[in-house]
Amino acid sequence: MTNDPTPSLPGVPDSSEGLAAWKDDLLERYRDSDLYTPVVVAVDGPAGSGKSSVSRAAARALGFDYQDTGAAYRAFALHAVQSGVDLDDAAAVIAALPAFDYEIGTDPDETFVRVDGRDVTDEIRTPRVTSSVAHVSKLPEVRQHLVDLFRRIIQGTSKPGIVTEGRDITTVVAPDAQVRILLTASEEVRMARRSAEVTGQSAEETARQLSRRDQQDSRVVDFMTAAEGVTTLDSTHLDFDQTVQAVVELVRSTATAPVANG
Ligand SMILES: Nc1ncnc2c1ncn2[C@@H]1O[C@H](COP(=O)(O)OP(=O)(O)OP(=O)(O)O)[C@@H](O)[C@H]1O
Ligand SMILES: Nc1ccn([C@@H]2O[C@H](COP(=O)(O)O)[C@@H](O)[C@H]2O)c(=O)n1
Repeated sequence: MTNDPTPSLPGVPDSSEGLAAWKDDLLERYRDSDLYTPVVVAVDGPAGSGKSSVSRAAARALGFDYQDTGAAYRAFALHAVQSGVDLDDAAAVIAALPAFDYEIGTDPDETFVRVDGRDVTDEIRTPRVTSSVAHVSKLPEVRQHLVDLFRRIIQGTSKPGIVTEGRDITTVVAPDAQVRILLTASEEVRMARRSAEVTGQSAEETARQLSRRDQQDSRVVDFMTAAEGVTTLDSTHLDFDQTVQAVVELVRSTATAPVANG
């Protein structure tokens, strides 16, 4: 990181190849300067709205990092259970926080989740973990611990920007994010999308679980109403690619820092 906030800039080349290299060099210089402020994109929404898949794809298109904050709540619930904690014992759950050794891969093409160095990327998506997360995500002490972690990960990105998705990103984790989006869809469409990807249980059971989780989550965070300055993106009648493109265009039209033409 240089101390000179205004790096001297080379002359603009006249060839397209030279221009591409010049742009990359400029981005590197900018990234090394004290002026570097990555574009922060905050995405919230209810279960099955497409936050994770759309945010990851948009981050990939933009050349940004991607952070799935739900993975941390899931991983902590798994850590607590595997540590023998009674999830109904709030004090015991909170006491499990200091030993929670969590890592997440923020490259949208290489996402992973590790607890104590062990890969739990798939395990945190099991119905057993999904049904236990609310026990930990409702505790203010757990939320504050993880909010601090999410902010460190946002500040630590080396990419031109980072897309972070969850329930309280636009309101608590990153209320000053340059781009803030509430991604939603009708409950019927969200249930249908989730049912299309969940196997081993009926569509009715999947719908019940999704509705129950939204009810539990909405007692802790209001992620169904866009706060001031948050753009609502309703994907009920948009396909996946259209939704991703809508996010990318929102970032490109709003962000003030250089954004790659990915
Ligand atoms: N606009 C869309 N059109 C069609 N399918 C979509 C759209 N957006 C997302 N999907 C699909 O819906 C399913 C749920 O998406 P995703 O897991 O990203 O939702 P989510 O909001 O992260 O859910 P949760 O909060 O429960 O993790 C995925 O199979 C995804 O590919
Ligand atoms: N910012 C967040 C993100 C998630 N949660 C809780 O975690 C659960 C799992 O989240 P997914 O996005 O993986 O479905 C979710 O149901 C919430 O209970 C949260 O509280 N805040």
